[in-house]
Amino acid sequence: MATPHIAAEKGDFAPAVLMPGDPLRAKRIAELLMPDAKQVNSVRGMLGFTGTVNGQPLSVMGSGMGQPSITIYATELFSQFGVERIIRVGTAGGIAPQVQVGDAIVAMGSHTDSAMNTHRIPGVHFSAVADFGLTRAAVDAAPADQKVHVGTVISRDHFYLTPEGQVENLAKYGVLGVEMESAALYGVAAEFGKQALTVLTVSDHLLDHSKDMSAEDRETKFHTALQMAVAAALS
Ligand SMILES: O=P(O)(O)O[C@H]1O[C@H](CO)[C@@H](O)[C@H]1O
Ligand SMILES: O=c1cc[nH]c(=O)[nH]1
Repeated sequence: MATPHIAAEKGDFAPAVLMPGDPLRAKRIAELLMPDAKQVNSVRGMLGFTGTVNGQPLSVMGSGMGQPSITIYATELFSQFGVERIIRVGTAGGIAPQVQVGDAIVAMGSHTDSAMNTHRIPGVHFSAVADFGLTRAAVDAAPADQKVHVGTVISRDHFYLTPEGQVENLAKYGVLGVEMESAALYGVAAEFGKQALTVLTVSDHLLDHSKDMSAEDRETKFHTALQMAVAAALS
């Protein structure tokens, strides 16, 4: 029962899916967590795998970058493949001054400059929020020696274009970081009555680029966020 973007059968996905933006990070996570992982999707290079962690089924698949891309995959997973929860495991740019490169962020809520959720309930400013149970499970699993921030992020459509003063303004409102998918993911989860969460690794800081991660580090240094995401997925 393939969809336009996922060539798999219904039972090929576990009820819980970890979803990094980068399909190569999906492969790396599958190799790290699940020696029994089997590849279940490769359409458009969007690699997906299913295996078990401590005897519990788990899937991991890339979402691609941006809100339209994750909306397509989350919609197909929730509506056609029996998926009940998606936990995004991504990178973010730091915004709040207390957030540092290497820290983790649990995105309880997501502001956005995208129009995607404005189409959901005409005339209403949709609140893009994470599932509370998943949030609690992730926060409870935070390693004691790692800095983990819990709060709001912004999902932007542009990676490079930042209106003047926007970052400072977001920081004033306590926004922890910026990424490009969580608001849309939370919208899709609400649409289908499913659960979603986003756990991020801070890869750079928008107000101080002196400690930004390299492209390789962005693909590999995500262990705190991953540990929390797995705990939420299997909770
Ligand atoms: O590291 P991922 O999960 O891809 O997340 C962040 O990185 C990409 C931009 O480089 C966007 O997808 C953004 O949300
Ligand atoms: O969207 C993103 C992700 C990581 N870092 C950024 O600066 N922006």
